[in-house]
This record gives sequence, C-alpha cells and structure tokens, in this order.
Amino acid sequence: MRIVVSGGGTGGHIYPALALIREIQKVNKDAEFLYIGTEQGLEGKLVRRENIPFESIHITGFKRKLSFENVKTIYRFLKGVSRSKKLLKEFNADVVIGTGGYVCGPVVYAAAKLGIPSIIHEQNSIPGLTNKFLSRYVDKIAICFKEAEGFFPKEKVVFTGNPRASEVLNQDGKQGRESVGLRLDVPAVLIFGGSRGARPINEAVIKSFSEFSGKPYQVLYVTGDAHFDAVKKEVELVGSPHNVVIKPFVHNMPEVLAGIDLTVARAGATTLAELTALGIPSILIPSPYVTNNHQEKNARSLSEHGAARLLLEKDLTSKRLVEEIDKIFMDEDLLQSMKKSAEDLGVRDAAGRLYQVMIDLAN
Ligand SMILES: CC(=O)N[C@H]1[C@@H](OP(=O)(O)OP(=O)(O)OC[C@H]2O[C@@H](n3ccc(=O)[nH]c3=O)[C@H](O)[C@@H]2O)O[C@H](CO)[C@@H](O)[C@@H]1O
Repeated sequence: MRIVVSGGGTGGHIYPALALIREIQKVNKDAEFLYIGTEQGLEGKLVRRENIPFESIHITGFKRKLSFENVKTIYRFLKGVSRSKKLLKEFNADVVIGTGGYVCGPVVYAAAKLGIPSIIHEQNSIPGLTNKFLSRYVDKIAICFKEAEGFFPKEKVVFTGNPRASEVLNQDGKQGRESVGLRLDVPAVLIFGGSRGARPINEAVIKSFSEFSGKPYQVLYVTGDAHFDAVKKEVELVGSPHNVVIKPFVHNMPEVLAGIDLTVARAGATTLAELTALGIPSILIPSPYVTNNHQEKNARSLSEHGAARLLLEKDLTSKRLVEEIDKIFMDEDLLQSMKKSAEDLGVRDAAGRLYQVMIDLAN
C-alpha cells in the first residue's frame, strides 16, 4: 500500500502520524510512505529524524479577523493544492491521511479532488478549522473523543482513538528514567507544557523550586526547546534543587512516560491519549489560548472520570501547583484510583483500528 501522511505544526499532530507509520511498518513490510509537511513546523525536523521520505509545501493558517493576509493564504492554499496533486500523482498514492494542522488542508483536499481515498484524524474533542473544512470532502473521519462526533457528517465518523496510545505501550521505564538522569528508587513527577512548552507553567515551576527541595519525590521538568535558555538563566539565580532534573525536550517520551508516576501537563489531545493508555494520573492545566478552548474540554473528559485533576491557568500559582502534587503523592488511595480511572479511558489498539480504516478504504 502506498500511503501519504500529512500533519504538522505541533507535536500533537505529528506524533500520531509518526506512531501510525511505525505501527504499519511493523505489520506491513511492503507499505511505502510519503510525508507532506511544511518547513516551518516541527514536522520537518521530527519526520526527517525517522528517515521517512518528506516533501514540503508552503502554507499558512487563516486569521480569524478580516485581513489581507487571508488573501495571501488563499493564494498559498491554491498553490499548495496544485503542488499536492503533483506529489500525489507522482507517488501514486492509494490512500491519504491528514492528522491535523494547516498543511493538511491542501494535501487532503487535493487527494479528495483526485478521487484518492482520504481520511482525517481528529485528536481533539472540538475540531479545528482545517478539519471542519476537510470533513465535507474526505471519505472517513477518525475521532478520539466521542464529543467530537457531533461536529461532523455522522456517516463518515469512526472512533479509532489516537495511534500514539499504541506506541507508548510496552516500554522500559527503568531505561526511561536512566536516560534522563532520574533515580530509580523515588517516585517521579513529570512536568511539561505540551510539545512547545508553556511560559505560565514554566513561571510557576521555577517559583516552586525552593519547595521541591525537601520533597520525598523527584521532578523531571521539561521546559520546551524555545524556553530553555530563558529558564536556565532564571534557574541560575534561584538555584536548582538536587531532586529536579531540567530538560529542554524529551525525544524518547514513550520510554520516559513508562517510568513516571504522575504528570503535570497542558491538555493537548495526544498527551492525554498517552497518559490514559499508560494509566498515568495527571494534573492538567489546559491552555486557554487554543481554538474554542478545546483543551479544557479535553481535560474535563478525564477529570470528570476521576483520571485527572483540573487546574485552570487562572488559578495556577506555585503554591497551588505544589499542593496539588503533594495531595496525590501523599494519598496512595487517590493515586491508585486515578491510575485505574485513567487506564479505563485508554484506547490502546488505536493504531490498528486506524490502519484498518485505511485498508478498508483503499480496497
Ligand atoms: C497550543 C496548541 O495548539 N496545542 C495543540 C497541540 O498541542 P501539542 O503539540 O502540545 O500536543 P499534545 O500535547 O497533544 O502532544 C504533545 C506530543 O509531544 C510529545 N512531547 C512533548 C514534549 C517533549 O519534550 N517531548 C515529546 O515527545 C508528547 O509526548 C506528545 O506526543 O496539538 C494537540 C493535538 O491536536 C492539541 O490538543 C493542542 O491543543
């Protein structure tokens, strides 16, 4: 099968695409892949690291306000469609899947216009602009939250879950801990703000450093690549406790997650798919800066089930952050019940389900 995958901008769209590719490679040695992304997004870097054939197109997103930029965006979209058509024909694609981000717009639209079977994968509980637009043209829409169903034509929707949930399974947590310098004998909390890091979380974490120093747990704090230098400067001023490990980005997240007892994170949909697949309790601080506040809705679907505790950014202080972590670590019953509730929500066979949708369509 010749498969074109497109998805970009942030890790939340790219990691599900990569997970899907890796899972298909395991079961179908003859499958061939072409990834179409942009040069500006994280995908150029992440996909090339995996030695997957990569082609790029130039595209930007629509501004919600009326502006001349939107005229340029329409022009880039049309140019992107024509380049995508050329790439799809040259590659002779059997099926095309978009996992989100602006770049999927022209690629998946071009596939639909050429009559190539097409799918979009919506990770979130509320879809973004690109997927809403594409839903009119594609053959199937794979979703990860039941709440997303109502936004799409009913007959096209299929619940698959997020392929990243399958990829994080069966990893070696001991190796994960050792790879980032965490001790093996003390509980560990991972704190990170999505694939790009989040300044409000960074600010609260740095202010918590003095409190962390006496705690019976250790902290793996991932700042996000772009924030690392600024954080390092501030940390030099306040000093870093011996039980806090600081990293700009973690490339082996599946392995690291396998060694983690509790997570503090934004509520990006792919992160949530990983946490539920592994049954990791979490404190979720949804980003209020995303379309239709979709992260809060993502987060509530876990917190209402007892799998996570919700901490809104407006209530985030260093004191509250440490209190929330302590509350869970000091109460073994709470920790275990959150673990179990998270596990109940995991869709661990998501990659296989999504691949099956692709096979059915291509045939
Ligand atoms: C600001 C924004 O628009 N965020 C969106 C983006 O989030 P974002 O890109 O942050 O996506 P997620 O939180 O869903 O996923 C992050 C991914 O990056 C990985 N990771 C993260 C940090 C790190 O150091 N190493 C690493 O590998 C995580 O394990 C996960 O696989 O896409 C998500 C999925 O559509 C959306 O729900 C989010 O609202």
